[in-house]
Amino acid sequence: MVPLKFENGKVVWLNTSAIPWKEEYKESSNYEDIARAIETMEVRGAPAIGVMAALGIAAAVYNSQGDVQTLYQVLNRAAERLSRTRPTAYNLFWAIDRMRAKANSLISDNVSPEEFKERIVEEALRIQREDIEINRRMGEIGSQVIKDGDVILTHCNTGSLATAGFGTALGVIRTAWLQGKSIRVIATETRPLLQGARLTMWELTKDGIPSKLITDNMVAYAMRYEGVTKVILGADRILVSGHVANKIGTYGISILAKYHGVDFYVVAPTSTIDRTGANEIVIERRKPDEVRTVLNMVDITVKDAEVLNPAFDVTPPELITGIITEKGIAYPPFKDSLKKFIE
Ligand SMILES: CSC[C@@H](O)[C@@H](O)C(=O)COP(=O)(O)O
Repeated sequence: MVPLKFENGKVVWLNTSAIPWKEEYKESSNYEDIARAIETMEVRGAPAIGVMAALGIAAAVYNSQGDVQTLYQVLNRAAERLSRTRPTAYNLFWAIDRMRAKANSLISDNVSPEEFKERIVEEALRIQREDIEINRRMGEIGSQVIKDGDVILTHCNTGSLATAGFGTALGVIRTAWLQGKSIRVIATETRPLLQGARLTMWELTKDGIPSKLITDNMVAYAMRYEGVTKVILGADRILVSGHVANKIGTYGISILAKYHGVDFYVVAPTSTIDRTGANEIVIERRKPDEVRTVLNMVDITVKDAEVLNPAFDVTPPELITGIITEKGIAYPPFKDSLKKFIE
C-alpha cells in the first residue's frame, strides 16, 4: 500500500476519506490543492501529513521557473501555506522545517536553479523513504513487548494510511503478527470521522489480522470483559515531559487502562517529539458539522446544535507505560528518556 507518491512532478495521494468504499488516487502539482487535501483529511495522520507537505513543497519548486532566489520564494510561500493546514501534528512542522533547512543550505552553496530543484525533490523523497524505514524499525522494537495471546486495543488509524507506509502503532501490531504471534486486535470506531472503523478495520482485514470493531463507548466494557491486555496507539505531538497529544478519546482510554491494569503504549517516530521546549499543545478544533452528522451523510441531532469538536486530547505521562520510537522505548521518567532520543 503506497498512500503517497511523487510522479512526473506531481503529488499523487490516496484519498483516505473515500476508504473503505473506493480506492481512489488524486494528483496535483499545486500546493494549494495539497494544503486542502490535508485540511479536508483526504490525507491524515501525523507522519503522512508531514510527508505530504514535503512532497507538496517539492512539487511547487519542481514546476517553477526562474533563478534560485525565485525558487526559494516559491518554496517559502508553499511552506507557509502548508504550515497553516493543521496545527497539532508536530511531524508537519518538522518536515517543513527540514525542507526549509535544505533550501537554506543550497542557497549558501550557491547551486544552480536545476540543482536546487533536483536537491529539493530528493530531500522530500528522502523524508518519505525514511518514514517507512523508521516504521519498520519501530515495528521490530515495539513487537518485543507483544506476547502470544495479547488482546490489543488501538484507537484511530496509525497504519499505512497514516504514514508513508507500514504504520506506527499498527506497524508494531503488524510486525508481531508477521512474527507469528497469536494476537487479537480491538479497534475503536473513532468518532467523529471514523478512522478506526473505516481505515484501521480496512488495513487489519486486508492483512488477515483477527480484529473486532467497537464503538468508542465500549472501551471500558472491552477491558472488563474482553480481556484487553495492552493498548497500543499513535501520537500527533509529544512534549519532552511525556505529555502525548493524540486522537480525541486517547486520554479517556489511558484512564481506563490505568484502572484496569492494562499497559498503555504510544508508538511514534522521534519526528513527533516537539523540540521547541513548549509546554502547551495547540488542539485543533474542527467544524461542528463533523459532530452533527455522520460523515456529512446523515444528520444526527437538531439543526444548529452547539457542539464541541476538538480533534485531539492530551494524555499525561503518568498514564503511559512506554513510548516506542525508532531509537528505542522510552520509559518514565520521560523527561530524561525522551530527551536522550532527540539530542
Ligand atoms: C501514525 S498516525 C498517529 C496519529 O496521527 C493518529 O493517531 C491520529 O490521531 C490521527 O489523527 P487525524 O485527525 O486522523 O490526522
